[in-house]
Amino acid sequence: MASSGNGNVANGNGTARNGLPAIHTHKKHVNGICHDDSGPTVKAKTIDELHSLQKKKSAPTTPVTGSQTPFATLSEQERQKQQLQSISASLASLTRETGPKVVKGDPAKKSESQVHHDHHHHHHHVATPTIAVSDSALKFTHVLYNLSPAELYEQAIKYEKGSFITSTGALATLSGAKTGRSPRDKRIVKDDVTENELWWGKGSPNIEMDEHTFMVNRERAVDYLNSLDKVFVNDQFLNWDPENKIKVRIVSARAYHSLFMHNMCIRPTPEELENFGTPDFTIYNAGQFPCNRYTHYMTSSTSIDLNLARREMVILGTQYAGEMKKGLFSVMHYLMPKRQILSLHSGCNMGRDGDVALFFGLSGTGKTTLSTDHNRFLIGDDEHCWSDKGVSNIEGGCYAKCIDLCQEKEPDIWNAIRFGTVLENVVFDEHSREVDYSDKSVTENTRASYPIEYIPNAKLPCVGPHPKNVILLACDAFGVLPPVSKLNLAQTMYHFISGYTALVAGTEDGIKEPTATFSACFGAAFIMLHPTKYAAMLAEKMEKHGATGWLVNTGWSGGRYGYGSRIKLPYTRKIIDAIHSGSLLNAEYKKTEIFGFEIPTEVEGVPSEILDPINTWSDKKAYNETLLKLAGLFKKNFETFTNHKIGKDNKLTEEILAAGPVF
Ligand SMILES: Nc1ncnc2c1ncn2[C@@H]1O[C@H](COP(=O)(O)OP(=O)(O)OP(=O)(O)O)[C@@H](O)[C@H]1O
Ligand SMILES: O=C([O-])CC(=O)C(=O)O
Ligand SMILES: [Ca+2]
Ligand SMILES: [Mn+2]
Repeated sequence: MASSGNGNVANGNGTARNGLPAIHTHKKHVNGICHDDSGPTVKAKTIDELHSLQKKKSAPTTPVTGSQTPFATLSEQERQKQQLQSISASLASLTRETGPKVVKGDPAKKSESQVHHDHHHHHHHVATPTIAVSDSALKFTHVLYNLSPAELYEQAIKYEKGSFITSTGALATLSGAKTGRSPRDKRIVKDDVTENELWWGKGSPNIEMDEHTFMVNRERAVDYLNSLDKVFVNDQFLNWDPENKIKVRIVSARAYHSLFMHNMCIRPTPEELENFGTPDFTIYNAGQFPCNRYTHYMTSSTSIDLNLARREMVILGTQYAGEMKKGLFSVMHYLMPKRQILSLHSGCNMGRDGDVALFFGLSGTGKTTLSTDHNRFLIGDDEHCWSDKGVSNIEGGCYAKCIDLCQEKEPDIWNAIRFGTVLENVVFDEHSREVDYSDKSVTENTRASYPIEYIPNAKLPCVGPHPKNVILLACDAFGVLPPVSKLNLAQTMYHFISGYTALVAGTEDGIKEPTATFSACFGAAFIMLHPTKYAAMLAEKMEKHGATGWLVNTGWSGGRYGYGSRIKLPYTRKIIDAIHSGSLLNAEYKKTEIFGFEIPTEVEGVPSEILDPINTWSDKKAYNETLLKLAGLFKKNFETFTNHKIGKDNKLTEEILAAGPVF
């Protein structure tokens, strides 16, 4: 322990430094020297030595001894060198000959990172090999490689304005000017292959760019990253299915981004990291740096560019971390269907009996809220694969909306917001650091990103058997969709392809018209192939495994937005419980007009009168008009799909077309 320095600094001859006589205490005197023996002293002679004692060197991840021969394993030094070579290759400019000089470690810690320059060895320091060849700069790019959450907290707090520790230990951050994704700035390289494979044109999220422009932006991002003192590099995995795991590398400039991806991707074990090798896909996140609007195709300062042939993604002009997560999801929407695996924008959980449910829905409809269920095992909240073996989560974490988050209604998400969790754009008390989840001052899209194991009943590894229930979520601000409907296969496909929800844009300045959103496969922003490709796969899998489809309205009841109110979360949970338990499957049903939904007459724990929405509207005429209006919007939206065949069997296509609203 350091001395508190209040007057007992003796110089050995009984006189304090300032010349005044030393104050004599009752302590023992040996040879006239006053010893402060109130506790054991440290085993260090200098402050620097003391500091060097504080941090224990992490053990090398491969035991040097063991059954393997010394020739089979690389030396620690050789392994580090290869890792740096791989990172240097990632960061290499493609217009110059060699990669930049990279060195591992924090540039702030000069004594550690530059140890390779001097020839004497510090006793507990493993000399860091460097890559000698470089023409890009004389400086080093310091690489902060797979840092731990604690290290990333320190980096964020020290160097990134707007980073704070909240009262529960989460890292509060700001994502800058962008607090949501920028779908209109997402571009895909159109080449000979993708031209034929991908979905282009009307309704498609894939805005084209050419290879050359991609390279211009890539170079811009790489040069920006190399101009920095340090970059963060994460090597991680996607997909819990061991046979279809994808290795991803994320190069970023902010600790916030590195911690976000640490949480969202699958974290490698030390052994897996050691054998990582070269990544299958690399993200260059230069979000603080804008794209150049003189560059061809650029329509704003933001560009998110995907090159499937190069297996690379470049981010310029947005720091919103969700771009990385959803960019990789797009990649999975391309890679997985090639392997006959269906990628899904859905949450997923499993009951004690192994019954799996998928929760589809657009942003804000309840995937995270409803898949996080205290009575069930969470497989994942947002991105999944459905293969011949069953379901697997693509990610290693969850990304929950936190606007109006309430401990009582969503206890598991509330409790997950602790040390290690990234809290984006929330407002907190400047002294207590208590978060006010109702505050929308920065944005309505406040988010928490946490590792999936922060949810107590997460299913690890995040895989499960074939789904029994497929629940389509819609937040219907028109208030005309029933709280729950049982769907036949054709209806499930119709609503999956439609991908409907209706949210209200601004809740602040008075009542606004709800606007219908149709997003194919409940995630048009992320799909790569034509929607009918995914729909055909879903139909085939649901049929084969006997899954039942449901449509659940998590939106308005008792009138449209401004008149009625959002269906209470406890009621929606009761409905979901009844689906899981199987009790709803055998309930009594009646068929609705127009949409032809099968709606139950009773659900345990839910007032029966709300099950048919007409009962909750006082103005029946207004109800019928609104219902017809919505049905018309569905019809109009579906026109673009009428000419597409689904699957080998044309019969299903006709059935699907007939499964929409009839009026
Ligand atoms: N009846 C209800 N059912 C579900 N969610 C509700 C209900 N009423 C209110 N909510 C709120 O709606 C929001 C649902 O958001 P959630 O995070 O689950 O969206 P998501 O589908 O996961 O979207 P994203 O893909 O953007 O992550 C939560 O804030 C939740 O508290
Ligand atoms: O990607 C995001 O920003 C959040 C999300 O899950 C979605 O919009 O579906
Ligand atoms: Ca979510
Ligand atoms: Mn999502």
